[in-house]
Amino acid sequence: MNDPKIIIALDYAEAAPALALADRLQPSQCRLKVGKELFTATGPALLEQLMKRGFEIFLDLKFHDIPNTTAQACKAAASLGVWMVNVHALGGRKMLEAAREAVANSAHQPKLIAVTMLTSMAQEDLADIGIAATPAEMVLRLATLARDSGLDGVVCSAQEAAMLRQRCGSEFCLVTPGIRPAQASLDDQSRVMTPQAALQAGSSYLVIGRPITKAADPLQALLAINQEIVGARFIAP
Ligand SMILES: O=C(O)c1cc(=O)[nH]c(=O)n1[C@@H]1O[C@H](COP(=O)(O)O)[C@@H](O)[C@H]1O
Repeated sequence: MNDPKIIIALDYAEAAPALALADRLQPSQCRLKVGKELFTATGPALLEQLMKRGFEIFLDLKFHDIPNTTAQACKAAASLGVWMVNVHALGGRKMLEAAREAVANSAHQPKLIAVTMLTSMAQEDLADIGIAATPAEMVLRLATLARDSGLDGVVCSAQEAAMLRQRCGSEFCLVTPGIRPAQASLDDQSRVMTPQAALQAGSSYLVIGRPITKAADPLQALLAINQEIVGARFIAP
């Protein structure tokens, strides 16, 4: 089966623009991400409409709570039939293991991944919350915890992908937001990389929102990025 590398972040306030964009796209070109804003506004009904069109969905709700609450939320998310769900690795080992068990016991089992350190954050943001580690140290620590807790992979910046690909193995799923084509606006992202460089660094999937959704022609923007990454593969450092 074709395995599109781009996951478009449908960061919209309502269903209509999300469905209008989906209607211009093919499931062979990309997967779609529904996050907090759109899911809070529309609920599971929109997921059904997107899945009916053949798209695989990353439900990005970044659960972070006590183990039981997180596990029940993951169970509920799995029952929606989505392709991928996520939690925050900062919730700790017990929470990660509870989430993993909840997904493993579900009839439908989405990929379960953990957010390490948000791509909007830089060294000084870690200092603000009392963490003395560098972003690379922090991401490696949380990714190792996620892997040891049995998760399928992590969300990280592509700047950490090469390190994690070497330390966590070829099967570990590295989902990288903070992707910006050369010359594109960074918006609120901090740790960024271009699409091709991200795949060469070892990313499994690229999460891309505004560079596509805010483009004058989102379909053309997606096609241009897909063209740029044809044949791009991990290049071991
Ligand atoms: O979990 C995520 O998807 C995520 C994690 C992270 O560390 N950084 C990050 O930007 N994201 C999401 O990825 C998308 C990036 O969107 P753009 O910055 O518009 O490309 C947004 O929907 C974010 O919520």
